[in-house]
Amino acid sequence: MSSELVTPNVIEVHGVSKRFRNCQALDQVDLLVPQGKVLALLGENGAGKTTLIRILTGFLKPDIGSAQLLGHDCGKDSVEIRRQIGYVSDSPALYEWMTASEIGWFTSAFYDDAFPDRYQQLIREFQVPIDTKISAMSKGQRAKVALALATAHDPKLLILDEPTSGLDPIVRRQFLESMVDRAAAGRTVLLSSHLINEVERVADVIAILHGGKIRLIQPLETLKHETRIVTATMDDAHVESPVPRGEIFSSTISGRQRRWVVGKLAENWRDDFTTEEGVRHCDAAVPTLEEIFIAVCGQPLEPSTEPNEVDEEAEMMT
Ligand SMILES: Nc1ncnc2c1ncn2[C@@H]1O[C@H](COP(=O)(O)OP(=O)(O)OP(=O)(O)O)[C@@H](O)[C@H]1O
Repeated sequence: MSSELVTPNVIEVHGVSKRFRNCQALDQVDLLVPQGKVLALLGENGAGKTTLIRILTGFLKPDIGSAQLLGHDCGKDSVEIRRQIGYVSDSPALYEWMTASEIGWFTSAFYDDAFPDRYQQLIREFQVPIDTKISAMSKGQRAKVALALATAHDPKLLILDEPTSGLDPIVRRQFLESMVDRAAAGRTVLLSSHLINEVERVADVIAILHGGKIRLIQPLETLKHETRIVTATMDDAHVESPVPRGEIFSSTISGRQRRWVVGKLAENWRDDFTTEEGVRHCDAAVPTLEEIFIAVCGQPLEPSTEPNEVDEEAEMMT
């Protein structure tokens, strides 16, 4: 019998769907994230990232499916979950009339004894003026206070919705690198971001949401190892070409040129091209994460004919 311990997943999402009137924001989403990983959740505007995060943090109920964080049901145990995790929303609400120092003192009442020292340390590192009222702070300074509040209790899971927007490049880098340290210390991070190049430096696992569906979820290393941009030049624009074996993320034809972004590309893919008449040249190159993202998100969606209406019932839960 194996003596290996099975680490439970910190995030477990099974078949979650959420509809807002005429908009299917999430469609049968499954997501399993083990402990000690940085998961980057990528997706274009309106892909469903915030909706998923709001379900995980208990602010929204899914129509169907189940979601658990740290073994707790996201709907039923949301108070316990919020105590155990750190969460920064895309527009954090802070008490405007308090100073950075006062808001830290106020929040420390909910957490362990180590919170105040860690908070003060983070505020110093971020160079936030401790006695300035939140209302008088810049956007970046407010973002730093929100981050310090979310991380000072050293949560097992940190959920960040666009955490670095508003931060200057130096703090952004410092902050993202601290995510790697957190993961190395066994903490888990879910990072939703549009800044793909930055995410690429810190993520262990990439999940791409597109039109409410998870289109891709893979360890970044595997993704880079197995995904290639395959190009082929044909003798003639009208000649049919073979298609590389693997998971086709995108396919482009321009005159005699063919281009595919292919996941899990078969090792011997060239065999199909070299034996085919009419193929003048073929090659494969390593794509950037941004190129993979654009290829995956370039897939057509089912058309939506009506504009979105705000679902007031869902809004009231927040
Ligand atoms: N309360 C709501 N009422 C109606 N529609 C909503 C509501 N919340 C979200 N939606 C719709 O659900 C879809 C997903 O929105 P969501 O905010 O989850 O996207 P996102 O990936 O976070 O986008 P962004 O990157 O722009 O923040 C969008 O089409 C949005 O218009």
